[in-house]
Amino acid sequence: MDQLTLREIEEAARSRLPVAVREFIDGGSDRERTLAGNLSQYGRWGFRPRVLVDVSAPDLTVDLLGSRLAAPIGVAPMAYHQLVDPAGETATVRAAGQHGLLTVAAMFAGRTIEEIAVEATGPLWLQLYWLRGREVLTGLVERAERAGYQALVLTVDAPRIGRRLRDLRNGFALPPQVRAVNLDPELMVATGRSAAGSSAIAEHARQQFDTTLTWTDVAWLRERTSLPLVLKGILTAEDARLAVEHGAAAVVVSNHGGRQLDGAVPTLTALPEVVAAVPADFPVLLDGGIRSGTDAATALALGARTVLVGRPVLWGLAVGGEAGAARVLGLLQDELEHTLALLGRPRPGDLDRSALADLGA
Ligand SMILES: Cc1cc2nc3c(=O)[nH]c(=O)nc-3n(C[C@H](O)[C@H](O)[C@H](O)COP(=O)(O)O)c2cc1C
Ligand SMILES: CC(C)CC(=O)C(=O)O
Repeated sequence: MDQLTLREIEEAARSRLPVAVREFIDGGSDRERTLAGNLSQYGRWGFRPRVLVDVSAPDLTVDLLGSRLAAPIGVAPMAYHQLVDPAGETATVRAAGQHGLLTVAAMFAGRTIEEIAVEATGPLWLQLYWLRGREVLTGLVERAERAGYQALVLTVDAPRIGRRLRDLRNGFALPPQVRAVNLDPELMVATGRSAAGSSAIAEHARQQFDTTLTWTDVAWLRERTSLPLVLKGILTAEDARLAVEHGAAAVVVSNHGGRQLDGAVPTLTALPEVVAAVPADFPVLLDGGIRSGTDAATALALGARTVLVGRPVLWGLAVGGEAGAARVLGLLQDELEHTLALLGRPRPGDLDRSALADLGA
């Protein structure tokens, strides 16, 4: 692979994927304002480099919920990696492991939780949606504990699926070879039914997602697992405080890659208020729009402990399978290391708001 940036890998992926799959991956909801905002907000910040600092040995390692990451970068949970590569999630987790980076496997993976865990050489967390019927959730939690996952990530921004117009226009449904194998097939039937003008994914969520969830349920889940519980989809100081109060071990500042509430604030905009609302040692992660090491450095300087990357990993997987996903993650890691060296802040812990100048909107 000779691509030098994630942008080039995105271009290469474009021609390899059927239109409906590409649009499912790349799309956002409604007018895609949040999707665009996630990307553009990085441009609001300039760097304030410090000079004559010894940068001969930058060290990107970070500790997160009991695991050591080679760099503060991870793979965001994404459903159905087999849409772009037959090996699917096992290829992705191996790619992240090559670089010592975190993988958050999705509940709607096409490979079993156990198959993914066997291939993991880096830290591994499991993302969950709360389906109707608590036994589905508790069953997955027990399996995750047995398989050696190190944390659970409950996605809280999707009581229903955003209006993703591209999927509606394409009548998006899963092809027969792609299924969420960790769940009873009966619960997943709707994901394979295409119908003009509707999205099978959205219809499935309408049937199966529990929309009654509240903070009480978070506390209930927390009591039933020994694993740290991370809440993904927090965008406000109010909810960050509630997350701490209800026993979350970390939060992910996320708007689901602009796929849920359109018009929701860009994640980089929400990050400072969330960081300010939680105790200093409480980990705040961020995802959304990270497309380079400079983006990652900006988010870290605004208080993110680790950033998660979504779509670019699928682009890499589409272009070159495990090697392609590894290329994406390796590029990001190298770019981040390079950025920290030239910034005169050779460790993630050296980054704070003083590394940034606000260039205005
Ligand atoms: C194709 C696709 C599938 C996704 N599936 C899930 C999922 O199953 N669970 C979840 O919590 N988030 C899911 N997300 C959201 C990502 O975890 C993440 O929040 C988002 O992609 C980050 O933005 P980025 O793609 O700009 O990096 C998905 C995103 C994409 C693009
Ligand atoms: C199958 C979907 C619910 C996965 C998802 O979260 C997404 O597409 O954003």
